[in-house]
Amino acid sequence: MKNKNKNKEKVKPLYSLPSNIIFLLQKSWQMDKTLFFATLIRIPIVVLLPLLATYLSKYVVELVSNGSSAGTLITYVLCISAAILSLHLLNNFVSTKIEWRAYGNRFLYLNLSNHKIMDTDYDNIESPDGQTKMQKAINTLTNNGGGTQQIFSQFVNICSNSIGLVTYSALIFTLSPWIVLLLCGMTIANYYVNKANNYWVHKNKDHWVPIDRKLGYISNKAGDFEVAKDMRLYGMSGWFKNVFAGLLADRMVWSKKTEKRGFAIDFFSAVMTFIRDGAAYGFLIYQTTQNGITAAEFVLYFALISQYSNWLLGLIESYNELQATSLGFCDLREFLDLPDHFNRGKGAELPLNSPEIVFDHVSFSYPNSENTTLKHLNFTVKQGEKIALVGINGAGKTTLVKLLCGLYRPTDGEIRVGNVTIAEYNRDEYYKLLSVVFQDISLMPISIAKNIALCEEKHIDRERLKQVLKLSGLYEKVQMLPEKENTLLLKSIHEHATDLSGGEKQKLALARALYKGGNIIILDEPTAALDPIAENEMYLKYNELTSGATSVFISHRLSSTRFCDKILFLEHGEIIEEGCHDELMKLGGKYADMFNLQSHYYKEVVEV
Ligand SMILES: Nc1ncnc2c1ncn2[C@@H]1O[C@H](COP(=O)(O)OP(=O)(O)OP(=O)(O)O)[C@@H](O)[C@H]1O
Repeated sequence: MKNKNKNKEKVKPLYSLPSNIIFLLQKSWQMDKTLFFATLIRIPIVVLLPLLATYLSKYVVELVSNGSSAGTLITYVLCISAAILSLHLLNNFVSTKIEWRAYGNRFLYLNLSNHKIMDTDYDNIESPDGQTKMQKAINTLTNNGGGTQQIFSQFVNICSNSIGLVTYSALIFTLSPWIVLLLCGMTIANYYVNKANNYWVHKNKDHWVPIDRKLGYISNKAGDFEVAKDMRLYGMSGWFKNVFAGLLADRMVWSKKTEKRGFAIDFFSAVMTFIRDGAAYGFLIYQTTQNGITAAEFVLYFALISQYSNWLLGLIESYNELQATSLGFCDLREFLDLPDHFNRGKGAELPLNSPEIVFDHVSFSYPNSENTTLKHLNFTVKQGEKIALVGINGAGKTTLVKLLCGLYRPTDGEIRVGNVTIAEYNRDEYYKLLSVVFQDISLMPISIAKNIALCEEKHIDRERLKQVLKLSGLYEKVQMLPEKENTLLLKSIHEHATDLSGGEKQKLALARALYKGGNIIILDEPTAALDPIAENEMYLKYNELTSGATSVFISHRLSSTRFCDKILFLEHGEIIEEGCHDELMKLGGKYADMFNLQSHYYKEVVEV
């Protein structure tokens, strides 16, 4: 019983229709004043146009019935026709302006949302929930008929229909208040049916948006050049096809449900219109025969009643459309308003030199996860110290680094860098402290130099670039390219570009981190794709690479940990061993076991 009630519970939108309209008007006032004024100007034009035409017919009949001269008739018709024509031209001009400006307006919102996607706290968009919110916001923006574009004409429609309805109600009221009541009563029934459907769509959107997201993922991956090799060699295409077909079938179930509801509602609306118009016209005919209203009045009321239906239906339709758009807008605003927790305002002073890092009873669980990934971590990395993080897959090494980078906040405890909790730094300033190489490297379709310096061509420090290319071991390769460091990357985008191998990409990522010159260097398996010679060179140069910075080095190759001052051995999110290589070997614990296991094969080769 309880569950039944729960299912019936309406998912109330976070923002009301008036709040969304105010938001829209404020934004369009800030972003495009022409669009704002054009929208307002069009409202009276849309009301005046049919009203003028109605009165033109009425007066023509009246003048003819009164036996007015042809001259008077022609002058009268010409004047009103000229006014109608001018209004038509103005209406076309303004509506075209609104159409194009609203199209541009959509891109302004797209820009806002892209900015949010790129800037918001990492944990806001990494979780499936965050991804769904982001997808819903993007849906509102990418659909041509979608909210940010259509809402201007819908706003004109709802205002003009409301004004038209009030004006026409007042005019018809003079004939009979009952007709007005009848027309209104039928309309209210129609309105509630449509409203229920809009809410049904909003409430159930969460069923199909994740399916759409997965369909999008499968389509993107199917055409992704990076997946093309595995796709062929491991026969993954069958799996892709099956998953796609399954998802599509699930999606079609919801599409069919939506379509059926739409059809039922259209049918109901048509029946209502038929009954309402029939009754109204019957009444008008009765008035003509029994109460003797004049021909001019008949023409006037006939036109008013037939247009009254348009205003009324227009009002319902524009209200429902506006409400549906407003619900889409809720998705966009919900995403834009996602709270960011990292400090964006004035932050603590950044340390000038390599800082000390303290993890003080830090625990962490990923959002919506029941597992504690990091448990009560307590350690200090002194100024300029080099530590290595070691442990089996899934021990929590990358998660620890993500916390240090401020991509996630600890669930418990605090992380201090240079004696200040990292949350107290301004986020963007804090990022300046960090030079990080993650396992997944993102290259852009720009030159190698720009990929490393990540700034405008003219601001690149060429000497520094050369230095980091040499340190990262990429210099010789770059020298062999036709345009050296100015060679473009990504063949899939530029015809004359070059592609780098896995190891070369890793070197480029290292060069990027070194060029940035942060006082904290974090390298997450930076040698995983390097050949033994390149790896050895990197170990030899490690001191030079980190040049006094406090550094964190993650690697599964335990030989690399020898040149670190301290090793933290993680297991299931806990530090179970801590010390330098010799100390841990002497301890004879898990680190020593793992080291001996790895060196076993090398020893065997030497012994043979
Ligand atoms: N976004 C996430 N949401 C939920 N759990 C996650 C997420 N990312 C990682 N995990 C889980 O956290 C645990 C630690 O992952 P982490 O990537 O930190 O391990 P790791 O020690 O770096 O592993 P590896 O050596 O394989 O790189 C794993 O069990 C993983 O499944």
